[in-house]
Amino acid sequence: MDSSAPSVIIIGGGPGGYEAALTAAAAGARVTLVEEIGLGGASVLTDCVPSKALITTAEFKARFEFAEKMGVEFSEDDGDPATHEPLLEGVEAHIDLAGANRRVMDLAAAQSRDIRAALEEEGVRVLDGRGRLLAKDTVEVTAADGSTQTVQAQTVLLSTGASPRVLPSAQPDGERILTWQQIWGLTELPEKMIVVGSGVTGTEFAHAYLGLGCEVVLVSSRDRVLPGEDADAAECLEEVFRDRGMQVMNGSRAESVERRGDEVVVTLTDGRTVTGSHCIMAVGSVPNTDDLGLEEVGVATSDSGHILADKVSRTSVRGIYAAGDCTAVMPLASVAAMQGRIAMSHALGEAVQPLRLGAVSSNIFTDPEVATVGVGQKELREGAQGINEIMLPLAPNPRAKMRNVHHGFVKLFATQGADVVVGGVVVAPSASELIYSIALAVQHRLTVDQVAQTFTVYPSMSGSIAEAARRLHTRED
Ligand SMILES: Cc1cc2nc3c(=O)[nH]c(=O)nc-3n(C[C@H](O)[C@H](O)[C@H](O)COP(=O)(O)OP(=O)(O)OC[C@H]3O[C@@H](n4cnc5c(N)ncnc54)[C@H](O)[C@@H]3O)c2cc1C
Ligand SMILES: NC(=O)c1ccc[n+]([C@@H]2O[C@H](COP(=O)([O-])OP(=O)(O)OC[C@H]3O[C@@H](n4cnc5c(N)ncnc54)[C@H](O)[C@@H]3O)[C@@H](O)[C@H]2O)c1
Repeated sequence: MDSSAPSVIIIGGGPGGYEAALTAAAAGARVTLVEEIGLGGASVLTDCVPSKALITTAEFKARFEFAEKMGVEFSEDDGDPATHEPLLEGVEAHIDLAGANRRVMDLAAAQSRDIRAALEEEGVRVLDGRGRLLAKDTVEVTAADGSTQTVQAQTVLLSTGASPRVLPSAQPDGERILTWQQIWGLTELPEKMIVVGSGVTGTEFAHAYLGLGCEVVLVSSRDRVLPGEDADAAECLEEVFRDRGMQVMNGSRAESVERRGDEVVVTLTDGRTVTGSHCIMAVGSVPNTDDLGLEEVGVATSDSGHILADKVSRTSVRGIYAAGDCTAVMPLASVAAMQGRIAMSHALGEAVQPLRLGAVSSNIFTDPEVATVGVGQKELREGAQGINEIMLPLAPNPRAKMRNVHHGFVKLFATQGADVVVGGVVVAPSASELIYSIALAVQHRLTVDQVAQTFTVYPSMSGSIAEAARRLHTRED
């Protein structure tokens, strides 16, 4: 490695950190990455990847239970179709949670190994340990055995992520009162899971455990689930949850959670109590910015402890950048990765496009999924003017009928006059895939006509996106 090449040190090996490391190494920099728990970060090891893998198991189970209604029978093949005895009539599938969690953790570990291999192939030096700023260009790394070393670099990237918020009156015990990072060791399916918090995290885990076969109570402090999301999408999901037997308790703030033998008792602020066998606390996150040396070096943070970073990921200290959940920008793996790449391009003098949050797409992995991109109800509520909106239910879509989809819709937002697509919501199975066509339209400022005139497959769910665009064009308002 050329010793005159620019040097970079990155603290934190989640999507923000490892994507930055790959970008910087590809640009010819000498890169050191310091990571404490494992490459891939919380995203790969405990949060994003494991939660989606567990949800996939729950959804797989649902398919077996639904098979009969779709006309599928399972039988022993004795060669004579007339005498086949259905084996699984009225079947109920059961979950081996130990096996499911093992698969999830194996998958996460494999992805972490892949990331290490990719980094090493690019020549990134990985140091296992905890990093702390000693000066604007110096990081002290403490290994698990307590030994320390210092590393100097011209550029520093902080990408230390965030951790589950813990309420003082609801201390996780790791057995029955759990943060979402502690559930992966469960070996038996909880009888009754109480999920506290109905943001995206709580909603996804409530969906997952309901699908796995638990009784689920979702304790939501707000007047509906997913308070930050499209209200129609949240209402649709809440209806589906209730239809499937979930108890959704809106307007219910947890005051405390305590363990009583084999039970957990959640006491609400109005005095009511909810009893279950287990409880997941999903009441938000706090940035991992304590004890990073920020104050000593002068890196500015918000009152919540998030590092203040601009659209090219610069902090208040020249040469120090920040990316991901430790900043106050959208807490998504995709955004963390983009912030990390932008930081490195900026630091190394490459062409750089500032972060554009208007075209970020995201998805809530429930059934149906809820995917959004760009301008939405929130922006309209906050006073965005001159936007037309259309909502098209999916039920009449022929592909939806075949797939037995009764819930869900497509929503498009476009500017009045110019008819440029600026946002969309899809509530449907595989909405995470369907949203990409709307994201392309938003990113490249396509008009509703351009979307409407693009061929879609017949029959397909994406036909509803083109149809929504067609109808949005012909609206008078
Ligand atoms: C349950 C859940 C599900 C999610 N699902 C999705 C999803 O489906 N899609 C999506 O886009 N986003 C999802 N997110 C959000 C996503 O996980 C985060 O936005 C993403 O992890 C942020 O990446 P990051 O690199 O900032 O931090 P992290 O992934 O948290 O990585 C930070 C790393 O830094 C390390 N670290 C911290 N301090 C130090 C230190 N001093 N020295 C060395 N190492 C340190 C940590 O050990 C950690 O490994 C989900 C979040 C949760 C909680
Ligand atoms: N699929 C995904 O992409 C995905 C999944 C999970 C998280 N995330 C990211 O993480 C972000 C944060 O989501 P989150 O759900 O972890 O946190 P959040 O802060 O958005 O939600 C926490 C919820 O808990 C509620 N709450 C707080 N205290 C409570 C109490 N005592 N009793 C009952 N409810 C209480 C809050 O009102 C809030 O609605 C999301 O906005 C998203 O960007 C993404």
